[in-house]
Amino acid sequence: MEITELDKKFNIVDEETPINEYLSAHYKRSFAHFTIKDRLPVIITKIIDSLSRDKEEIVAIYGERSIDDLKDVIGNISKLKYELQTDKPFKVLEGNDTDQAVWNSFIDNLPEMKKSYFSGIWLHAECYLYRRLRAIFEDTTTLTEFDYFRKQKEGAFSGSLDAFLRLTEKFNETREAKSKEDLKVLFRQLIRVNLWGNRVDMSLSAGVTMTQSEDPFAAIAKLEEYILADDTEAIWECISRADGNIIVDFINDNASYELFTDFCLADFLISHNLTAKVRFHVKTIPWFVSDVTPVDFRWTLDNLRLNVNATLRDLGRRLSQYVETGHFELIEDEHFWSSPYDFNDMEKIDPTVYGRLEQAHLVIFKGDLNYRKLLGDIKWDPCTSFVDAIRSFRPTNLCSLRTVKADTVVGLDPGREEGLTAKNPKWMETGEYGVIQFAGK
Ligand SMILES: O=P(O)(O)OC[C@H]1O[C@](O)(CO)[C@@H](O)[C@@H]1O
Repeated sequence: MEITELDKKFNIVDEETPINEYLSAHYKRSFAHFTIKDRLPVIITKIIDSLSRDKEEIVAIYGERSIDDLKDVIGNISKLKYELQTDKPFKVLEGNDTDQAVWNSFIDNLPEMKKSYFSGIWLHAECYLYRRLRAIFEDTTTLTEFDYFRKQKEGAFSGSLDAFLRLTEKFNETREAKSKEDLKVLFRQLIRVNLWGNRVDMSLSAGVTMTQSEDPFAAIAKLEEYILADDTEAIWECISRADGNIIVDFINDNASYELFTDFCLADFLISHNLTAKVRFHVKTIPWFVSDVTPVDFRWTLDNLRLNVNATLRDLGRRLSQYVETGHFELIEDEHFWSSPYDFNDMEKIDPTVYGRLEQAHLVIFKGDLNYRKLLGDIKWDPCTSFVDAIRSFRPTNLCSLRTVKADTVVGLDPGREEGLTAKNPKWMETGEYGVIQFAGK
């Protein structure tokens, strides 16, 4: 790869991320570099385009006064894109949002050498960008509640309806499963459906709407060889050996299809009395394009409950009832998930969230970003064990269901990474492969 004038200016080195270093756009041959240089500018441009395209619709909902806000927002997003592309240092946030003090002290405490998009840790740079986007809307009079990714998320929901139906029909057939062996087989399938649900992510596709069109069950068998680490057995033991009077937490990731698969797994746990309560921890702000917000969570349940299809309607009613009876709980006030901190810092930075996770018997971390936060955004030797890589973070039993969309992974057998790299050097950036990993308390 060639080092350009711009690379020299931003101090980029023509290398892959070395083992044991933080992921960073500083390394030209890394996915972090590609993300900061190419993916994020595309995502930002798409927001600007959608605001211009949907202007009339937005004004019809948010009123005439939003015309001026829209102009300001578009101007400020363009400035943010310029800051990103010219590697400007991170600025403190303005405004009065609840998480502002945490963010600003984080920014203040960063070493100067690591305080910009190309020099900083990838996790920090990417989270900062999404938080700055939110700050731009927060600063308006009329658009504080506007979710600039909602249309994509709703489009993904509608495009996945066939897959929802197939999944629901399949699980309806098995609702009578009684023996522990039957339940175990079903659990194994559901874990896989849930894992592959994480492939449908619109930040990886740079904001292009992604849907699930293939039959999710037909896909399971075909995809078995793409699972690189599989602790399904340990997760099943963890749940099935408990007395049913337990809490299971999801740290949710994407809305639409992935959220639907989260609901399927949660429905299974509740309806077979394996779990007394399932809690869903979602983002407080629009995040990484397709992440679930409280509005998305409620919107999804409402759309299922009121669906024209009777099978989906029945499911929607049952799930909504779980919310009413307290079997499902939406946790919607945790800013920690849209902070830049890795999970090893959680106990110190946000003891309330940490304390809540301690109440659960099992926490299921969904997706790639949560995985990066579990691993501290470090490029581990891929043969490092998952338990070692998550370091001292252990509020309770925890597991991760993640399709590999960033160039760090752990828990692989010796030689596996080399074999995959020989086939495709970019295999960690495609979301084709997955890991199911567990760490007991
Ligand atoms: O929705 P997920 O699985 O957290 O993935 C989010 C995206 O964020 C990243 O972690 C960084 O952009 C990617 O690797 C992935 O495309």
